[in-house]
Amino acid sequence: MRYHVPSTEAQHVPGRGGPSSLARKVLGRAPLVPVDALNRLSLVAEHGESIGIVGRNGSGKSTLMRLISGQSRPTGGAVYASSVPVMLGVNAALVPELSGDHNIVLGCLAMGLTRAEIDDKFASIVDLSGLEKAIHLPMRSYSSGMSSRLRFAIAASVDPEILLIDEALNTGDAQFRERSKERMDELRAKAGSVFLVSHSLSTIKEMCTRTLWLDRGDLLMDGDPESVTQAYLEYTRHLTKGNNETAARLRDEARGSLTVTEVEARESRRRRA
Ligand SMILES: Nc1ncnc2c1ncn2[C@@H]1O[C@H](COP(=O)(O)OP(=O)(O)OP(=O)(O)O)[C@@H](O)[C@H]1O
Repeated sequence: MRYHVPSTEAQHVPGRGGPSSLARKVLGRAPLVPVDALNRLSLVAEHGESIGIVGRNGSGKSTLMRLISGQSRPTGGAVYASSVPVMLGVNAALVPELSGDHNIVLGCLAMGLTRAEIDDKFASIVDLSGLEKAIHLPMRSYSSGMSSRLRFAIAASVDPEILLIDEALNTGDAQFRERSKERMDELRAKAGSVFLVSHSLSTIKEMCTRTLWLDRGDLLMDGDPESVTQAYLEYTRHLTKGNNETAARLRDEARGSLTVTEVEARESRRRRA
């Protein structure tokens, strides 16, 4: 996955020319440079799996989530899903001035639920959010953890077959983590798949059945949460200590032992008459 972003550094580098580069020069805008957020990777997520994604800042975790959810289109390749993946992030639809309960209705409508379905699920959403009386207060008065809980409760109410969660659970307290874990277990039990991006390795170990480690856009490891988080932790510890050679060796070892799953699009067997 490659983004193109304006770079002030590149302003001094001679460009490749062309009309768009000339136009940018005339308009005084910085030239665009490519950023490779995610390199070629291929994987299959099975029903019932809860897949954690770990990696340093800028390693491509959110980009992978945006690709799976359809918010971004891959530069090359494709994402195949058995149903529409739902990203936990009804954020855009929520209004800070409205109370939590009104935002539940708004968020659920934005996700395509009918009024009858919302009425049906309303109590369980309030319950999962754990907001109790605060549900009647405007969302702008919530702490970031309270807002995250409400967002999680709304998003998790649609029973999506494929649920994507980006860091949302980290702000919750211990009680909420317990509740959200229960809900994620329920989703998995309903044969759903969950993708969870988190910097909290304990959250990943608690909630996931499988873990991916991304680094600088490369998939380095894909395996059980215990061994993947352990390897990632060791790698970051060496980096922090400035043992760059050891860190690089660990990175190479991890990448070298990765079993790559090749996914190929099936050719249509239909023939034209
Ligand atoms: N919308 C965007 N436009 C341009 N570049 C982007 C965009 N989003 C991400 N990038 C770049 O892609 C790379 C991967 O970013 P991404 O947000 O996927 O990382 P991440 O692993 O989720 O990081 P973090 O842990 O900090 O959230 C980074 O180099 C980032 O600068």
